[in-house]
Amino acid sequence: MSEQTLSDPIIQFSNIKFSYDNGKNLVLDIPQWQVSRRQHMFISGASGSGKSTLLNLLSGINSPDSGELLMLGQSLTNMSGRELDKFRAQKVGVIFQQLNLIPYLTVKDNILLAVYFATKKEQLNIQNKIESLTEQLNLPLSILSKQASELSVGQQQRVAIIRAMINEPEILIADEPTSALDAQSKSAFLQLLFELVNNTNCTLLFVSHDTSLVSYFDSEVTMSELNQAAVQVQKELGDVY
Ligand SMILES: Nc1ncnc2c1ncn2[C@@H]1O[C@H](COP(=O)(O)OP(=O)(O)OP(=O)(O)O)[C@@H](O)[C@H]1O
Repeated sequence: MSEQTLSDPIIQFSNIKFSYDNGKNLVLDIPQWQVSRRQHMFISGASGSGKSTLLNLLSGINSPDSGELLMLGQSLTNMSGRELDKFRAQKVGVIFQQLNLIPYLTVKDNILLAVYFATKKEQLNIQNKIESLTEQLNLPLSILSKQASELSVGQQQRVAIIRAMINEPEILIADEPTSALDAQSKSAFLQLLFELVNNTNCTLLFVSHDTSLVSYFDSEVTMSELNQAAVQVQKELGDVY
């Protein structure tokens, strides 16, 4: 395969289909989709239109039934399970709606777990890297030795950003990460997120129902534009939308 150049798309979907229940419930049917490097994309869509399922394909939780998914020019469909896990742990950072911090581990161990999945070994200068990100996110260093269960929601969200960014991913995926925040905290969260994403030239895909956030992003796509299966759901539900 030829080397990817900076102007090549970082994500490419061709004829991707994904269904639940052994093919009975087609949820994604995406003929074509491309995301450029360093794009900050806002993905919106009605409840049930497949947003989380789409992110799960990108983060490796699910694999497509058919079609081709290229990430950084590499075909994910041709990789073994182990190659895929490592590729994703190194290249893709994820912030989930529920944040998914392990409550009984310290903040530092929550972050180190992400490092371990990406490299399976200690990284040089990891302590410096963790401390630098902690400071960039305006958190005190003392938080690193606290248990995740002791943190406020706002602190947990910032730790979730650190964990997603610690391996310097090329793509950051965020699924409704601001849903539990008030307007002021939302704006502070997004400012910190964008500062970090811009400093590291990371591509950002951000899913939310909250269309008031769209002005932070340089591009937007709705699931009905992207996903033929979502168009079908909307037709069936008619006036609900
Ligand atoms: N694990 C699963 N097993 C079976 N069906 C599922 C599963 N997860 C989601 N679905 C179905 O797939 C469809 C899309 O769900 P998905 O969660 O991707 O939508 P969404 O756009 O993220 O919705 P929301 O905005 O409500 O979170 C829905 O009809 C849902 O019921």
